[in-house]
Amino acid sequence: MSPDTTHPEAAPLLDIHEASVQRGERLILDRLSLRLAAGQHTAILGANGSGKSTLIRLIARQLYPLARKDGQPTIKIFGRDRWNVSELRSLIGIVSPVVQGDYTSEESPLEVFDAVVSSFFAARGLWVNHQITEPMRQRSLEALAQVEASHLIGREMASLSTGEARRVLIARALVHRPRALLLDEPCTGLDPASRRRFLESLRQLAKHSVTLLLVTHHVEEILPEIDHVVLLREGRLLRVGSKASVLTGGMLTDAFGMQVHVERRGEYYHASVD
Ligand SMILES: Nc1ncnc2c1ncn2[C@@H]1O[C@H](COP(=O)(O)OP(=O)(O)OP(=O)(O)O)[C@@H](O)[C@H]1O
Repeated sequence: MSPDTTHPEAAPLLDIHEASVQRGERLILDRLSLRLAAGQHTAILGANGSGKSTLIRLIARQLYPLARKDGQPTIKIFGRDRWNVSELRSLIGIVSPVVQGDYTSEESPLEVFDAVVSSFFAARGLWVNHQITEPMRQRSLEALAQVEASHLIGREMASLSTGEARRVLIARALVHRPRALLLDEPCTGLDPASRRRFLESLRQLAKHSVTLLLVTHHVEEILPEIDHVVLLREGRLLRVGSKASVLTGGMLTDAFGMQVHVERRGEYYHASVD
């Protein structure tokens, strides 16, 4: 445990101070500083290669930043710089295409309810030593209902559509009642109607106690409930601020390196290129 004893309820969700990440010879995150308040729904937006996945891996403790010269911690989550990974997972649920690929693999079949309830054991699926209690069973059923995936119980993960499997994995993350959900490209592989339905169900989550961190390169996926946008370019922070201040043609043109036009359509924003 870190000497920092800030109470997690009061501390920012994320506090990154001058994080640099190097892979091989390349600096792929360059002294990035970012502070997100607890409860602040946020979209992290940037072009391919801008550093979004690297940032997620940093938050998920799958990558470590270069040590700072002053020896101070570079990244604090809910006020702490040291976390046991499974404890962290119960506070921030992470759903990404990589996680989805693992859970839908045909080589290792997994039934939907087992995929969700096994989250209590930080395992992929159930083993003989896992004793499911009634509260675990109830919570798993509730989480599946929350993402409208109860009807999928009994199906193999590998047989689900992309959108169905993603809902199940969100339910798996929700069983712990996490304070935040980090969703990496959550609409990948969804057709326009499925995407809209999926976004609407994310809105329900955003309205009910889970802070959303949505990582995307599509402006159209930024939910009305998200009003804070982090714009990345080439491993650096280009801009952070309200949706109205960041989602402008000028800003996105800078971020994507091509003329981008932005317009508001109802509660969503829409971007197009020439
Ligand atoms: N293991 C690695 N070795 C060298 N370079 C890497 C490595 N991983 C990522 N990079 C580089 O770091 C940069 C940022 O990559 P990252 O995957 O974080 O971007 P991204 O914004 O998530 O991109 P995308 O939208 O395409 O998923 C890219 O230029 C990428 O080529």
